[in-house]
Amino acid sequence: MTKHGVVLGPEDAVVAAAAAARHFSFPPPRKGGESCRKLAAQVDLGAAVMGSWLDSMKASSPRHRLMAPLAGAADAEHDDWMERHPSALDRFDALAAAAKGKQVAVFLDYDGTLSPIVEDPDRAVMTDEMREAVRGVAARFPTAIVSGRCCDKPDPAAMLGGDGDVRDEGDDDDADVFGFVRLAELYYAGSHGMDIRGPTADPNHHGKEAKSVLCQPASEFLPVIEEVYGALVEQVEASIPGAKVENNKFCLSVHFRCVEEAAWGELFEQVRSVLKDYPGLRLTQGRKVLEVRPMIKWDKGKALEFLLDSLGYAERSDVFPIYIGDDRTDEDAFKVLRSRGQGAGILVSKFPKETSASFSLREPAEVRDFLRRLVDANT
Ligand SMILES: O=P(O)(O)OC[C@H]1O[C@H](O[C@H]2O[C@H](CO)[C@@H](O)[C@H](O)[C@H]2O)[C@H](O)[C@@H](O)[C@@H]1O
Repeated sequence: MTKHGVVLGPEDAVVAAAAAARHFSFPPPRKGGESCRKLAAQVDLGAAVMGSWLDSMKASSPRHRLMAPLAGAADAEHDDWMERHPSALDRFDALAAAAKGKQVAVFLDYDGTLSPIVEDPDRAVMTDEMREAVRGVAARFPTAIVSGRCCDKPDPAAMLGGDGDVRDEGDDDDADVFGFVRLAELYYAGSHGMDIRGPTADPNHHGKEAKSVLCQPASEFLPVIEEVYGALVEQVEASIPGAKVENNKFCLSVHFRCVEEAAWGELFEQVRSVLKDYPGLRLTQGRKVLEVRPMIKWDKGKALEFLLDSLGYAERSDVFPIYIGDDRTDEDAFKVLRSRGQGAGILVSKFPKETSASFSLREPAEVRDFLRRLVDANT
């Protein structure tokens, strides 16, 4: 097995493997999905109706326990969904067969994918086992973290240790994604893809020269984001107990995970009132978080395309990108894979959700197991 190359076989191995798997085609079919939870991906603030936002905010908190009479229906919905989005672990052999002969590249969301969702965003650490799995994958394939969090602090190279790790856990600045992952050999696309950095360790790792900033399409918005951050801290964080505003450099997160549900409407109104003076910004929604972003045509899907281009894979048909994510914002990347007809999108979710991903994994522990299998299959 060569570094970053998959040892590959004939294309028909894909067909054979897929045919052998019961109920399985590659990628799995998309049908119906009427009963799935609807994901309103982005809402234009100008057209925002308070009621629909509140509904959407509540929908971002799936009910974990169902009343007994509803449990049967939920099981049927879940089974149907799993047929359309089978477990990437159960279908690993078919996936590996589909990737055979192709250049694999791996794209990983952070929160809810590499780390479990926790109440305090500053404490969303990933385990050492997960870090080792990601390190193993990155030693074999170009690997990127694609996150809503800010990328890193200004000069990560200055903080590098001998093994390419950066910083110790517990440092004050760990809330950025680089501080959590601490692997300098990866690509990072922070701020929902608006801050793309190349590896800062092992310059020859992907046959590319190490670079720091590769793409920052929203840099002109920095002053306005700073200004709005100040206003949101002053108005929302100060007046609504539990609200937390996070500065992700090119975008902002207004967290309501720790806010009483009765105050969600007020929180939304306050955010909207701050944003009404900034027509260049838009509001989207993630997992118990409102995201303030520049009104530009850029998202995680664009970041994925940019990274594939940067890696020299734009025109190649023998590329197999694997994208793993749990959030609404990851849907833009899943859609890119669908439209390219390449690779595999894997949604991390225990619950049926409308998604453009082809496969599913239930939780970060399964993501770790999947990454380990990827490493083992290419060792
Ligand atoms: O694209 P991602 O890497 O998934 O980042 C999306 C947002 O993730 C973080 O918030 C989420 O995780 C927190 C920690 O588990 C949780 O408390 C919060 O409710 C979630 O929304 C991060 O704090 C945000 O800045 C990211 O935009």
